[in-house]
Amino acid sequence: MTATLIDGKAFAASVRERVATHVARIKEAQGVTPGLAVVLVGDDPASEVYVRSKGKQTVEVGMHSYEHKLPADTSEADLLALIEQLNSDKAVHGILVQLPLPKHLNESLVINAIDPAKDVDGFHISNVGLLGTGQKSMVPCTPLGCLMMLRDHLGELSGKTAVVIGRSNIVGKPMAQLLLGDSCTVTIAHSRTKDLAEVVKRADIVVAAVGRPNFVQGGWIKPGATVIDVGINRIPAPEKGEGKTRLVGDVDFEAVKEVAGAITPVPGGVGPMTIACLLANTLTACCRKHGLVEPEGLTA
Ligand SMILES: Nc1nc(=O)c2c([nH]1)NC[C@@H]1CN(c3ccc(C(=O)N[C@@H](CCC(=O)O)C(=O)O)cc3)C=[N+]21
Repeated sequence: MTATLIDGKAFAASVRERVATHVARIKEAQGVTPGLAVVLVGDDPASEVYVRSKGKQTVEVGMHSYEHKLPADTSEADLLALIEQLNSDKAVHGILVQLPLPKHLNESLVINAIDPAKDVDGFHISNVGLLGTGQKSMVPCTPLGCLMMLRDHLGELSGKTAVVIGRSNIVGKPMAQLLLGDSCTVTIAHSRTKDLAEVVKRADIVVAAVGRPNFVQGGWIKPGATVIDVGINRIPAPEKGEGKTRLVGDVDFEAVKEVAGAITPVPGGVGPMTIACLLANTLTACCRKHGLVEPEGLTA
């Protein structure tokens, strides 16, 4: 048996289209244009690629994009001053500070300086608490994208057994909260989990977010399960030529696709959905700010 491919790239395009339609409507009716500010500290080449891609897609859906590139040795005070300025800027509805930050900067201090209403990453402690208690919040983009794909593919998630592999604050923990919110029976597995294969084998839904290339094995998967691969690992690809690399997920795709009912590819799965959800969150933040009706199907 070969699993159905969940096409994150196509799904992300449809999310962006819905965002664009809603943006056009509120521009026309209320004269409001959502704005997203992205802050990048330092010059990590991979981060620059994502930031450029975010900026381009932001403009494509009709929103304003503001990019702030700061040198790697920016002081905490200067970064906090910029966030303060963006917090009070009426044209800015969403603020994203690209992570990881250089080591001399206190990440949680910086994130918690963002106005929670503009925290389109959903990393602010207020949003984490709101999500954990089932209240309206800004939801982290990657887990939100995974949830949208799961709802679209499976319809009802209620009563399903879900195993999230990975306990990070940006993916594993919020993913588990969202699945719980949709009435799944949720297990969070991690590097210290005993009999990981047995635990994963029980799952109707597997979300892999461990950051280890090809980690999840075919033999761990319950036949017919839905597998979401959050991993983005760049590994050497000598078959493509010397010094070349390729992207792989946290799931051994070739083996797992023979057992699973459905699976997301890497690239072209969760990654594009993450950026689409960032745009969706920016629109949602803008609608909440101005008391406008929120787009349907684009929030948790
Ligand atoms: N505050 C913050 N929020 C983030 O959301 C955030 C961040 N910091 N730091 C970096 C990571 C990384 N990230 C990705 C987004 C899209 C793709 C994506 O679209 N990937 C393509 C492949 C792109 C390629 O070929 O390199 C895919 O999976 O198909 C990947 C990675 C968001 N991040």
